[in-house]
Amino acid sequence: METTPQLATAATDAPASPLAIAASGITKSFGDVRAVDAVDLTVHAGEIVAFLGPNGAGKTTTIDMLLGLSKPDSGSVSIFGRSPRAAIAEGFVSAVLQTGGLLKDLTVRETVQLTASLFTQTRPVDEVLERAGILDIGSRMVGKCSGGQQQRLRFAMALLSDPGLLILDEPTTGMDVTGRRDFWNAIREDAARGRTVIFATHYLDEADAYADRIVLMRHGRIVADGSATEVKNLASGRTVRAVIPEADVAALAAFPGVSSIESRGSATLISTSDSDALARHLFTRTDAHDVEITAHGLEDVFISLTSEGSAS
Ligand SMILES: Nc1ncnc2c1ncn2[C@@H]1O[C@H](COP(=O)(O)OP(=O)(O)OP(=O)(O)O)[C@@H](O)[C@H]1O
Repeated sequence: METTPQLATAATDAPASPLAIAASGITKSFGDVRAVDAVDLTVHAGEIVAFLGPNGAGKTTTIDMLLGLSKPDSGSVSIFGRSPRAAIAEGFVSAVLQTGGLLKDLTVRETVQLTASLFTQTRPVDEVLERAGILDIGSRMVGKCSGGQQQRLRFAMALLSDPGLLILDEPTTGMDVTGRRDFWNAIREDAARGRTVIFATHYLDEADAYADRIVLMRHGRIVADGSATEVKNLASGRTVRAVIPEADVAALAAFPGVSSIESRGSATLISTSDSDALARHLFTRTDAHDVEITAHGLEDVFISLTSEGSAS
C-alpha cells in the first residue's frame, strides 16, 4: 500500500476523483422518532462542511451513518466510491470524537506512537504532531494536557492514516476560546492541503469562521445548505437601529418593508427588507440620530429556520 494515496487523490484529482461523500435518501428511525429523514448529501473532495442544528436535529445520527457506525433504514452512503466500512478499513476516513480513548499516563508522543503501531503504514509521528500543532508538547503527559490539547492529540491520531476525509463530531465542546481557536487553526491549515472535513457543532461562530459550506439540520432534514454568506442571505433584510425622539411607532410599522419594531433602551430596532428607504426616511423626516444598519447574521437564520414555529 502506498503511504498517501487518499490525500493525493483528493488534492490533485478533484474533478475526476469520486465524491468524498454521496449520501442518497438516508433515513434512520429509533422507535417512533425519525432521527434522519431522507437526507441527500453530496460533498466534494476538499470541502470543509459544518453541520449545524439544535439538539436532536439528527447531526450525530447522520455522522454515524457516514462512518458506518450505524446502517440507514433506507437510502445509501458512499465514501470515495466505497461503503463507509470499506472506506474506513482502507484508511480513507478518520474521526475525531469528543471523548474517550486516551491514556493519562502516556506522553503525547507515546500515545501517537502506540496508535501508529496498530497500523501497517502511517505518516511519521513527528509530522502528525506538527500538523496538529502539538510537536512542542510531545513529552507532556496526556493527563496534564488541557482539553484543547487533548483534542489536538486526537486530531494527530486521526491524521496517521492520512485520510482523505476527516469527520469531527462536536470536537470543541467545553473548550475555552483560545483552545477552540488553536484547534481550528490546526484543522484549517491541514485542510488547506486538500483534505475533506465534516464537522458537527453547536457553535455558530465556528461554522461561520471555519467552514466553506454550512448544512443546517432540523428534525432530521436539511433546511439550508450553502456557503455562510448564502445561508445568511436566507434571513433577508437588515436591522436599522436608531435613537428616534418621539418616534411614531405606528407610522414606522406601516412603512414599506418593515416587519418588526422593538424598543431597546433609548433606541428603536426596526427589521426591514428596505433599509435604504427607511434610513432616508429617518434622516429626512424625523430627528433620528445614531443610526446603524446591520445585516442579519447566521444566528437569525438559525433561529428562523430551526425554531418550532418555522416550516419543516
Ligand atoms: N440510540 C438512540 N436511541 C433512541 N433515540 C435516539 C438514539 N440516537 C438518537 N436518537 C434520537 O434521534 C434524534 C436525533 O438525535 P441526534 O443525536 O442525531 O441529534 P443531534 O443533532 O446530534 O443532537 P445534539 O446536538 O444534541 O448532539 C433525537 O430525537 C434523539 O433523541
